[in-house]
Amino acid sequence: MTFTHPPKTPLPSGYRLAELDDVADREAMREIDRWAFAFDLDPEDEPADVWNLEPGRSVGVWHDGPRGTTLAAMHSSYAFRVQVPGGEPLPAAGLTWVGVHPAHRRRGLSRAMLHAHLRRSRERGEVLSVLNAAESGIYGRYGYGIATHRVSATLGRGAGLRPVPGSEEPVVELESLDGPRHSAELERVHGQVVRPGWITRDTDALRQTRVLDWPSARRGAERRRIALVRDALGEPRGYALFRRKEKWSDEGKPEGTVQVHDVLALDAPAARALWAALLDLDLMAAVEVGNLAPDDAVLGLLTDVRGINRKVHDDVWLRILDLPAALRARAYPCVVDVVLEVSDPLVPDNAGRWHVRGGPQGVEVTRSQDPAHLAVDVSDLGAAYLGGSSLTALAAAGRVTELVPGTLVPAATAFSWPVAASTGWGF
Ligand SMILES: CC(=O)SCCNC(=O)CCNC(=O)[C@H](O)C(C)(C)COP(=O)(O)OP(=O)(O)OC[C@H]1O[C@@H](n2cnc3c(N)ncnc32)[C@H](O)[C@@H]1OP(=O)(O)O
Repeated sequence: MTFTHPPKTPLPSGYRLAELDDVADREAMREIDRWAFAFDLDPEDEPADVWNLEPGRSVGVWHDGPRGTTLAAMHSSYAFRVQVPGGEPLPAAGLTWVGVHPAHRRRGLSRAMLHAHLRRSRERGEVLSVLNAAESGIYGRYGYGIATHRVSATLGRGAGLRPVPGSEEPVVELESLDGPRHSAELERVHGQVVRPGWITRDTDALRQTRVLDWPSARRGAERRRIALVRDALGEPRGYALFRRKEKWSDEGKPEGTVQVHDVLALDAPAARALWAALLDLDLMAAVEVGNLAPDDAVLGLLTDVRGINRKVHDDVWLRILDLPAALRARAYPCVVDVVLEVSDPLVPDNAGRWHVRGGPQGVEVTRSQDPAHLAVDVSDLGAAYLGGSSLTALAAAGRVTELVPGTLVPAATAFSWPVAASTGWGF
């Protein structure tokens, strides 16, 4: 099937859109990335670098100028599978590396690339597209909404944890991170998480990227360490990747920080054992973590929640590419019977009136002539899709309109999910 929407977007004269060759164009792609994101690879980082883009999924804009042809912009995507509430993981295009050389910005290059991305992803049969946004103002116009959140927190050394039966059993191993050795165990734990928005890392390159230890990223801290929790049978049940950074006060008191990059536990005893270890490292005054799920176990383990400084951030933005397939693929915790009036200027196949009817055993999603109960833009439906934002909260902000009184709360209940949506890693 070839999709005609979004339509091909005209570029200014001298620019043309083309698929990029993963090998021949690699250096030009790296150069765009460096220009767009304002960084340079430190020579000491070069040996650690891993190319994790997937062949056939990068598209750029070439510019024919007075000094020849140069790459002016690029983007790529990963072939992800994203967990949806109660269902099988869905094929999703993980948009990444969207970059325009500063000399070519604000000429519509990014818009042309995003339209191509939506068209190509739909042609590949991808039902969703997901991304981490560099800035929050960019992607709403393309139909993306904030679908998962992450929590950052600072916990004081020795913060009290509630007792959990069985938490004396797991063993916490503290080691220097050894990518090749630890990667498989990390993925074994990561792959067992059942949570809307969770994305498995299905290529070796993505798995390797997660355990990279960029020398330049240490900034005076130690190399990356791992705390690996094993149960009585030796099975990994949780892990934290972290570094410690030493600091001493003028009075000579230790004020070091534990910087946790990734932390995950599969059950309560493992979570308690892991956090007890992280919160009791000598010479450290605080533990900083940046990517907790909004309902992470540590928030319930703390005896004093006021002891932490916590912030909620947008994490993954989601775009529904194939509305009936997406709505059929997720589970609903109760009966649902709602007619949605969906606006989607870029993908008219999604737009219009849809009747979602069924319950926990499955739903039918059909075109409807009946009066609509709720009106919603596809970006806000994307925000609600994983249960990470409620339809009631979106309605309170004027983003969902209740056209028939009394229909909002039942629909919001059906679109909710008991486990918070979270992705847990950036891509
Ligand atoms: C998933 C990811 O990879 S996120 C990474 C995004 N990349 C970056 O932030 C790197 C630095 N920035 C860039 O490379 C570029 O400036 C981009 C990609 C953000 C924008 O590219 P451009 O080619 O300049 O955008 P383009 O000219 O197509 O603009 C399209 C629309 O987006 C708007 N826009 C562009 N950049 C931004 C921004 N940073 N914030 C809000 N709106 C923006 C434009 O105003 C325009 O709006 P309109 O629809 O009302 O006309």
